[in-house]
Amino acid sequence: ATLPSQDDALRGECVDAPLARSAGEGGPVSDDEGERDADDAEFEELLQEQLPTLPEGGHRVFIVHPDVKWGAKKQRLTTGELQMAEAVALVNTLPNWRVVDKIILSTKQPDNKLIFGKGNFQTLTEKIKGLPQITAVFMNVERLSALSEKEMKAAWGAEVFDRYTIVLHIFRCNARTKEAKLQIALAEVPFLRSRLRNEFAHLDQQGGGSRYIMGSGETYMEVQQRLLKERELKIRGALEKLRRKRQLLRTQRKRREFPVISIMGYTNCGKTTLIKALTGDSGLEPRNQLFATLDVTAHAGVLASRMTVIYVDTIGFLSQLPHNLVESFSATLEDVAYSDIIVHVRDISHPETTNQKLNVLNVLRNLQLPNQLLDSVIEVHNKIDLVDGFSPTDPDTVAVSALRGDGLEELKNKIEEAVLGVTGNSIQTFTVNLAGPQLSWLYKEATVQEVDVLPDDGLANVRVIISSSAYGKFRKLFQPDRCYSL
Ligand SMILES: Nc1nc2c(ncn2[C@@H]2O[C@H](COP(=O)(O)OP(=O)(O)OP(=O)(O)O)[C@@H](O)[C@H]2O)c(=O)[nH]1
Ligand SMILES: [Mg+2]
Repeated sequence: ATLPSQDDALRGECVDAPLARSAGEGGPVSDDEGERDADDAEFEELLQEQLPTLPEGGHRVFIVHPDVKWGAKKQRLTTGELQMAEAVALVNTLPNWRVVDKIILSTKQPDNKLIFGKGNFQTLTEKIKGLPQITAVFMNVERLSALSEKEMKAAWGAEVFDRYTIVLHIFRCNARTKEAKLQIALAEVPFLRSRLRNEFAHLDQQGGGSRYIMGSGETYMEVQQRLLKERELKIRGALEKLRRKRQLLRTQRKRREFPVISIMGYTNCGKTTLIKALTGDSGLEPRNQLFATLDVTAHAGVLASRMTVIYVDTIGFLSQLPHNLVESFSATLEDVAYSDIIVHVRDISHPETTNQKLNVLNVLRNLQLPNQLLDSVIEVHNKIDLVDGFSPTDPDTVAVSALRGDGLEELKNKIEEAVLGVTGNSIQTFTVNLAGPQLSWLYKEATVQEVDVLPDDGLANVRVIISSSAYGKFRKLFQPDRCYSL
């Protein structure tokens, strides 16, 4: 019998996930065109390894949010209720998962094996036991140790998930391209490793785990650990290959000289919707889900002066995103360093909008982007249609509704101004004699946007995007009698 591939498993679990689309005409300028090459066999082999699967019918979940009131782990600037709301949203993102009940419980010892003191843990156990329909408990902490998970599972008779495993499941459901799938496979390695440790502890109680496998000189545990290490190296190797391919695409894009604008922001703030509105790319699928977008995709759009720009859609951020996931996904954000401008989209209707902004700025700082790029950030306040009587407060930001289309022209103008600023280009209109060499010179040295032939005299108004040095040369060479800038 053949093992189900991860793809089969994904199709089974993620009932509402649309099938991966092909990048056809009008589609995204994708970094992963889905073309088959010699590496495909290798990728498929890696992704076919059997991974822990989710039950097809989903889970009925009880959410526990440990509220830390004192000490270093106390959450500032937010409340238990808001963090609980995010935990609920995370669970609801998973197809067929349902929140049955939830509780915010305070703890003074979040580092305890059982997260809570004896009394509160007892209360929690009684509560869970009183709800027999529950199949899983989501403990809203970044990462539970293998031992904690094991003891909680035994106490409650249900599966136990932490933020890491929940986010990992969501990522698995939403991954479309090879690169995203490989990144998830990589993020799963620590998970498999801790599962192995658990298994080993269990085997060892029966005296099995440390026995040598006949003739191999390796114990069962050593063999498993070696296989996992080999798997990790293979995944890293495959990702490196894809990265090199991406670098190639990047240089090709550079040669075409389209300015690149990275659209970034907290998950579900409306990045994909905004790009769809700015480009009219109908292939884009915004969804009311956390982490709907896992792949970096590029989409061409046109600004007011007919300048073509490339918008890059990126993975959304989440506060306290588990470390391993950050590490495996930061590669997808590498390209941001090569963009000309960053647009930071904020869901201004969200109760946590201020915290979300701080979180995004924090991640941006940690990505070690060039200072010039960090200074270029354009802040967009999205979803203004959801805020009653919205009135813009900050003149440096642009207020839009990506869904209704409000404010998009203003945003495009701001992007254009910023692009011209950082690239040192300007838009100029020259009146040239069509019989002379100017027009072909401009075609060679600048980007011609429009040629407007005047009715008489064989003249034309030519609008170009031109670098300051080319502009200087043009004036010197041809000394146009009339030229004006926009
Ligand atoms: N009312 C309203 N809803 C919006 C607006 N912009 C986006 N949305 C909704 O917000 C949800 C998330 O939108 P997406 O564009 O998928 O958000 P995203 O930032 O790409 O999310 P991730 O890819 O998951 O990080 C969708 O249900 C959109 O319809 C807006 O201006 N107004
Ligand atoms: Mg998106």
